[in-house]
Amino acid sequence: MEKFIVEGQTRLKGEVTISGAKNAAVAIIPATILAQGKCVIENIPNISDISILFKILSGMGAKVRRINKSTVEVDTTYIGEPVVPYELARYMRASYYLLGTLLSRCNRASVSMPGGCNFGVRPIDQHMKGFEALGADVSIDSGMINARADMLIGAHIYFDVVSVGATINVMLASVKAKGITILENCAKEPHIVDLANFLNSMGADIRGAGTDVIKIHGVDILHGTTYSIIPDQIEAGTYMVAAAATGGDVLVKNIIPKHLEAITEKLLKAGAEVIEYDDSIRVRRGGDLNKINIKTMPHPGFPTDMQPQMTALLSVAQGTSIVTEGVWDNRFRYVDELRRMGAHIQVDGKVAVVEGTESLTGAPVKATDLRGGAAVLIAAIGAKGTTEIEDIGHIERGYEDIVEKMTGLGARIKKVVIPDVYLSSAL
Ligand SMILES: CC(=O)N[C@H]1[C@@H](OP(=O)(O)OP(=O)(O)OC[C@H]2O[C@@H](n3ccc(=O)[nH]c3=O)[C@H](O)[C@@H]2O)O[C@H](CO)[C@@H](O)[C@@H]1O
Ligand SMILES: C=C(OP(=O)(O)O)C(=O)O
Repeated sequence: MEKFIVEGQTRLKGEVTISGAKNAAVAIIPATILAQGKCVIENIPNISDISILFKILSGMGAKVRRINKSTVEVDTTYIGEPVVPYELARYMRASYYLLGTLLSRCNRASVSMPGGCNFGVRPIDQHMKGFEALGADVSIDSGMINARADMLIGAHIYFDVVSVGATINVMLASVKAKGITILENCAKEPHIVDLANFLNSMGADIRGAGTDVIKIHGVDILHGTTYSIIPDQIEAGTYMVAAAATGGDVLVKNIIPKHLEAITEKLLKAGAEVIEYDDSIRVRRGGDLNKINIKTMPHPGFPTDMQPQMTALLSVAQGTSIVTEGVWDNRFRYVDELRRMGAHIQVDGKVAVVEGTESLTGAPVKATDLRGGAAVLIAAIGAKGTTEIEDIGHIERGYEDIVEKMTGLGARIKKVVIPDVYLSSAL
């Protein structure tokens, strides 16, 4: 096992280049199963969620060939048993996208209940409702989700809640269904648009992605394609917040400023300077940080995946900020770690009251989940003294080369192996 050792009191300065979007890539890679032919996918982030997906695809018979660090060719001409076992699915939430794609390709699929960050219950009833409306029988048995259909037939589906996962999964299942599918009350995140663009580049007929209503004319065949994934909005936001939180000056490159508007607006209110260019954004802060209130919501609202990082920033702002989590029941587990570093935060259900303090101090902490891990890392870079962060596997699930990128901006972070002696004596 490894941990990060972070020497604090650094103001991040310099330039950082953003990788491809995890949450788009985890949908696009399973979608290659729908192609007749090879897909070349560019701008794939080199993170553990992606290597697990490739392991799952290879295990089913696909040929996966890395062309360079961020480009991979996937040939799904042969796919064997459409089964994704617990041993692989449990590491990530997005393994459930294989249900939609395998159901479309093989008329049946069995995928273990997914993993991913623990924010309380992560239901899949809307995915199941969508598959059933397309004509599938869906059941959950011994931890496996099983779906089967003689033929998928287009349908009119109204989602009861705005769900990124259900919008994507049902889009994947319906793209080759017979006739027209209309999805209403859809999620509108940039990665949903990216998946639709990818599928359309394979010959699909999907309109309206990025709005509440998506209309899909089923097609018989999807061909291979070459496609470049959009930049990661959350990775970009994380470096923007890190720059502002540490009183730094960072140019965040290879981004789409439109995707970052909700984050930019909050950083400006908090007292940072944000300058937008065509495909980069500069964030710097000289003066104090001000209190602000945040409520996370589906896109174009403030993203839930930026809530922990922003809370880390607000713990060193002047005054009391209110952070409300509007998507998940329990996304404040990381707060205990910030408290160890001296943050004054009270959590009541889905609301955190953050009373800013002048500075945080280093402490032994852990990454409770992906973005919670990013939050403690941001806090550690600005804090007085040394912070040791354990369970960094959560962070590496979603941030490519985070040590290299942060140290490139001046952070002092070392990744070290935790000696076995500590682990065995703790047992
Ligand atoms: C809308 C939203 O912001 N979604 C976030 C959600 O996506 P993710 O796809 O993981 O989750 P969903 O968008 O599906 O879930 C949003 C909400 O809908 C509920 N739900 C979901 C599916 C379902 O079948 N039934 C149901 O009730 C969930 O409990 C949750 O409260 O977490 C990801 C990881 O943090 C983020 O990248 C996404 O931005
Ligand atoms: C929590 C996240 O991912 P996942 O839904 O894959 O767990 C995230 O991207 O912040």
